[in-house]
Amino acid sequence: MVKIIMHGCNGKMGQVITGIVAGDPDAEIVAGIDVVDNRDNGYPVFTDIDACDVEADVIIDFAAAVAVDKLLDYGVRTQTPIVLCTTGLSDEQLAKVKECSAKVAILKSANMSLGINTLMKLLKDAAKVFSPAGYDIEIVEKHHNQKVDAPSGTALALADSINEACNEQYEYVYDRSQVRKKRDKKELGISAVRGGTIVGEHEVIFAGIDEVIEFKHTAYSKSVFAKGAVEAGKFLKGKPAGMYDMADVIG
Ligand SMILES: NC(=O)c1ccc[n+]([C@@H]2O[C@H](COP(=O)([O-])OP(=O)(O)OC[C@H]3O[C@@H](n4cnc5c(N)ncnc54)[C@H](O)[C@@H]3O)[C@@H](O)[C@H]2O)c1
Ligand SMILES: O=C(O)C1=N[C@H](C(=O)O)CCC1
Repeated sequence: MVKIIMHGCNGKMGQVITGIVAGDPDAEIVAGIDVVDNRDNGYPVFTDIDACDVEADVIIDFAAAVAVDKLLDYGVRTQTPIVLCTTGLSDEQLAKVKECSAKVAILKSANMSLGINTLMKLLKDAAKVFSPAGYDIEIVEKHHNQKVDAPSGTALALADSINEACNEQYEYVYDRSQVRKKRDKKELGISAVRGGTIVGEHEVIFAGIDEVIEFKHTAYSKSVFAKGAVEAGKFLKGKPAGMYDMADVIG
């Protein structure tokens, strides 16, 4: 049995996870944290994380970047491992995540789905073939109109996978509107689309002369992220300080 504190419990992801855990005999949400306290979840909700006095094995986080600094401090102070799923963190926050992982276990992943985490591995192999052959690489992501960060954390993580396999030779380009010159070979373009209720789409395009290879992942519901986050929580219970990712969970 893993005891969970759900950070961002009254948001979209927090509510999907609340539903999934309710049907899981091996997991229990013992407390929630959210600045909005507008529903009965069947567990206590704290509007300030520092007021939470409930002990847990792990914190699952789907909240907002602005909440991450206090979350990290809480995890270190109470020695509670953190599954960190919020995206759009600043460079300073990413540095703080690394620093805190020396003191408590942190599993950070911009996308908890099996599909995206498998795609990251496949892209490394593809990039090693298509990059030396001179193919241009572009990523297009699409999400719902409530998303605040752009590009998505997943698009950046996919780009990082490719760049790592290619000796970090690519520079990410997010906007070509002010540039009047041809595309450089060392650019990796990342474009974001926002609209309606799109759960999450990511396309990675390798465009060569007279042929195009596309990898596409579509999430049809938020459950794919929620299930992965609960599995990550079970994995992280009792783990020593350090940085972990979904590859550690999936194997
Ligand atoms: N890693 C993944 O697989 C994955 C999947 C989906 C979403 N996300 C990310 O998770 C985050 C949340 O997504 P969502 O769709 O549930 O958003 P949401 O806006 O529906 O929910 C966020 C919740 O966090 C709460 N919150 C905001 N500030 C807070 C604070 N200071 N302290 C405590 N709670 C606070 C809000 O009140 C809200 O209830 C986003 O960053 C999103 O990109 C990651
Ligand atoms: O709905 C969101 O917001 C999502 N955010 C993550 C990201 O930024 O990559 C994962 C997909 C859904």
